[in-house]
Amino acid sequence: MGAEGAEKAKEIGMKETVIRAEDLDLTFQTKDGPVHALKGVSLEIGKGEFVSFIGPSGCGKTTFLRCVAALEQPTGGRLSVNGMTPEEARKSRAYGYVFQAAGLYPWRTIAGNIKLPLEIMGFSRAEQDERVRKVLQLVDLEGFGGKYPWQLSGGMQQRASIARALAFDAEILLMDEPFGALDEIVRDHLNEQLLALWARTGKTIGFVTHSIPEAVYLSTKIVVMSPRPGRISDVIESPLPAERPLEIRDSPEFIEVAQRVREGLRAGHSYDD
Ligand SMILES: Nc1ncnc2c1ncn2[C@@H]1O[C@H](COP(=O)(O)OP(=O)(O)OP(=O)(O)O)[C@@H](O)[C@H]1O
Repeated sequence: MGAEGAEKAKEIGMKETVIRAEDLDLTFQTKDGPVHALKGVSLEIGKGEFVSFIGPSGCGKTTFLRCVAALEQPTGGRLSVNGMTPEEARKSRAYGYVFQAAGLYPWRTIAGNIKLPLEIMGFSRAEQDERVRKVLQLVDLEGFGGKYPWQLSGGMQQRASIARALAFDAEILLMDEPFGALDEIVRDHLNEQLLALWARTGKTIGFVTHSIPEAVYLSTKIVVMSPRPGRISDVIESPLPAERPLEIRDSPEFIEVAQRVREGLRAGHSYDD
């Protein structure tokens, strides 16, 4: 959407589309034959939405995120990010990416890890320091910049990796199962913190998870996917309020959405293979 279109969208209360996929296909050619990772995936993600992707292993969640990040090339359909091709969006630093494992360099301090992309992008020393300070504050890790990754717990390392993705202030944050390896208590805490961070920054977030409660708790929109080939089986607009204490998980509205996700997963799953 151009500047004029964006203005008009704002006027009539519409969300500006940030990610648009139309009939997206991706087939990997492997030595065992083709693997249809994505088939006919169409989806719109508006500015400031928190969109979770949930589905069984191998349904193409990561592949979709990687297409948005221009790390994979779709074999069919159209995909735009901020009105550009994914490749152009990557060059304009439209997104930060948080991987399943924190992926911090052990020989660099936390601040050093966060600075790495900033160094590559050529930010001045002073600007790097200022950004590190700001993002460490955003993820509640003030005072830990001088520590090495091994001196931090798993949850703190994952927060540091979120800080690194936030450091160049991209409008979109792509997160691939960032809390999958953490225990439930830590995960609950990080979910709360992530929601607070999202509310504070207004970022658009694409978030891959295997957990129904996590998807329902975090999202404004839940995309349920099914495997072989990877398709969207349901898109749920969350009726939950923006303000979400953890106890909301016991509310009838929450349970109802979780139930619909579960049904979507069941409907899309073939138990024969
Ligand atoms: N580079 C690749 N070459 C060949 N096949 C691939 C490649 N990347 C992914 N696949 C296949 O594409 C399908 C989708 O994979 P993807 O990693 O996107 O699934 P996922 O839903 O993210 O799974 P998980 O929940 O286990 O992370 C799988 O069958 C996977 O084996």
